[in-house]
Amino acid sequence: MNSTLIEVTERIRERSAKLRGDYLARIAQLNNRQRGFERMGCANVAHAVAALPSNDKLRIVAEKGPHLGIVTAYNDMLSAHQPYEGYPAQIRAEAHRLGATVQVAGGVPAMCDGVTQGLPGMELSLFSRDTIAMSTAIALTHDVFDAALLLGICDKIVPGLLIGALHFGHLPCVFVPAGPMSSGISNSEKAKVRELYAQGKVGRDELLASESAAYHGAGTCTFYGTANSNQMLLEAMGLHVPGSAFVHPHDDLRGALTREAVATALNISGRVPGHAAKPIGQLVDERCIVNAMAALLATGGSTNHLIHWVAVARSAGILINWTDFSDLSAVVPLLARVYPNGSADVNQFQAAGGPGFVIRELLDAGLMHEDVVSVAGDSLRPYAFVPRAVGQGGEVRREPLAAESGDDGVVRTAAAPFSATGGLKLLAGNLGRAVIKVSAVPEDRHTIEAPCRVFTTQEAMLAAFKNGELERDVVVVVRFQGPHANGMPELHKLTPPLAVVQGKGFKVALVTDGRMSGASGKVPAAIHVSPEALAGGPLARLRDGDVVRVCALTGALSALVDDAEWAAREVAKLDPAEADVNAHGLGRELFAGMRRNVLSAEEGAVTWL
Ligand SMILES: O=C(O)C(=O)C[C@H](O)[C@H](O)COP(=O)(O)O
Ligand code: SF4
Repeated sequence: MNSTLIEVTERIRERSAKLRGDYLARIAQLNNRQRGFERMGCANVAHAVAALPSNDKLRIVAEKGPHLGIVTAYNDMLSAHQPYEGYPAQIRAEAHRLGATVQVAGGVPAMCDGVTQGLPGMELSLFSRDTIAMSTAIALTHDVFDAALLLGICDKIVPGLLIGALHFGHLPCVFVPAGPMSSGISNSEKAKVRELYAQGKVGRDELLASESAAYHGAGTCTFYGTANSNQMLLEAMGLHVPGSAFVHPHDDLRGALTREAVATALNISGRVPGHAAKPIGQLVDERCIVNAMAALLATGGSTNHLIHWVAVARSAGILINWTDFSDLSAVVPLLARVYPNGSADVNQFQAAGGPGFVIRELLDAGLMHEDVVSVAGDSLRPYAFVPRAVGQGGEVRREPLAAESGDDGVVRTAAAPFSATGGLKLLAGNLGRAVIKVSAVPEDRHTIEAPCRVFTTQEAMLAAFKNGELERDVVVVVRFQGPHANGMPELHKLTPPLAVVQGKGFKVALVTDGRMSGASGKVPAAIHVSPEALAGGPLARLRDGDVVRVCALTGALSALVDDAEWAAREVAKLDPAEADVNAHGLGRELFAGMRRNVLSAEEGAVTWL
């Protein structure tokens, strides 16, 4: 095992000992209770089963058979979640075939970040994560289930479902994915048309045609953003049935994988003789979290996980921070190049070896813990296999992965990686702590030092670009975008104009207390700057023209201003009219409490503590 992996795991274990111990004690207490239907009053039971067909009632009340709950994030707005519409019926049929019963415990909301990107709705996106966690709790608090099936894929939905489920850590859970969209035009072609549009060289019709050729059907978008990073991490945590992440929604294998998820949920429910219960709160331990971190780094995954997985770990009584990510990044090699970290999409990643190839390489290199509990067994090794076909009996037939990559330009071995490190760097200096992902940034842009232009809104920055004010070496600062200010939106719409400035040969970087999308990447961006400007963070001391240094090599994030002058500066404030814009309209009023209570990005932007 790699010594840094061991050291980081141990320091996480030590730091979390008290919190994790209390968490596990609560799980044990909940596990010592009678089953839900036996424990509740008759009225509670009657209400719970009232609408079930009589043979289900018989199985539950008389035969005391195993009972599964579904928490579903189905809606028609996310192309990735649209396939879930028919899942409850599929799951119910398989559960009946296996002698069990199922109920949809509840639905959770799901926002498509692609629909809200650059619009006011994006200011609810981060908070939708904890709203989903609370909705998961509302579903599971019916408390009659022996295990749960969690249907969610996209950006804030998997973290929200996982945070919610971990607050029912006594319950065995299996995530059930639905798979990616087939490939449309390449992400690079899509990005090129966006840059042409940003320069006024193509019109809206051409841009719409290009976007529609990229996003053209059901399934997850094919870039390696937050949604597909979620899928990779769930495989690495052993919370999917092995290899289920990137099989298409309408592939025969998809139905077999969903049926296998039902059987797996029953097997880990503790209600099948010879199969021990696997409560999610025990399965997700320090090693499981470190395995997820390693998988994120090895694949150049979404920077959003530097926020979400801190909150996920916290939900299991485990404390992780950006230094843990940064230290692991120094030893975990980059094994995959999937857009924005390369030109391939997630379908090409799957064809080249996919999550199983990356997991096999990290296990063999001692960069993942193998002896962990997973829903598929007491090891992560089953996740180094890939589903290939459906057998005669409808079962999933898996094969071991080839030793060599199916495409050396997309996924590589640990012996010959794309780079020796994971491309994620912690930055610190007189502007605060931040993170930068350089796996998608050209080598000659890893250090940027230039005069800054300071904005408080995306719109102001886009207007300055349109007026030609950014045609120079420039560090673009967009502040007052933190969780307290306006819900820490993704500023992904700034990528095309900044890429145009970079493409003209200028040295450009973005510095913000906001977030970027997992699909962002080619422009160096110091993001999640903490403490945020609205909380009096140092970004609020910056003025137009200050020289700012962003260096992914040394980890520096600094304003090159005389110390005495810097200390004496007034902290800029949002004027009330500006602050008011983010507080009202399109439901933002309902999230004022979350804006007030939210913790910093490095603390996972947790809103429930
Ligand atoms: O994966 C993530 O982190 C995302 O949030 C992706 C966002 O949904 C983008 O908005 C969708 O990509 P674009 O079509 O480039 O806007
Ligand atoms: S990957 Fe992002 S843009 Fe695509 S459906 Fe999911 S949330 Fe929407």
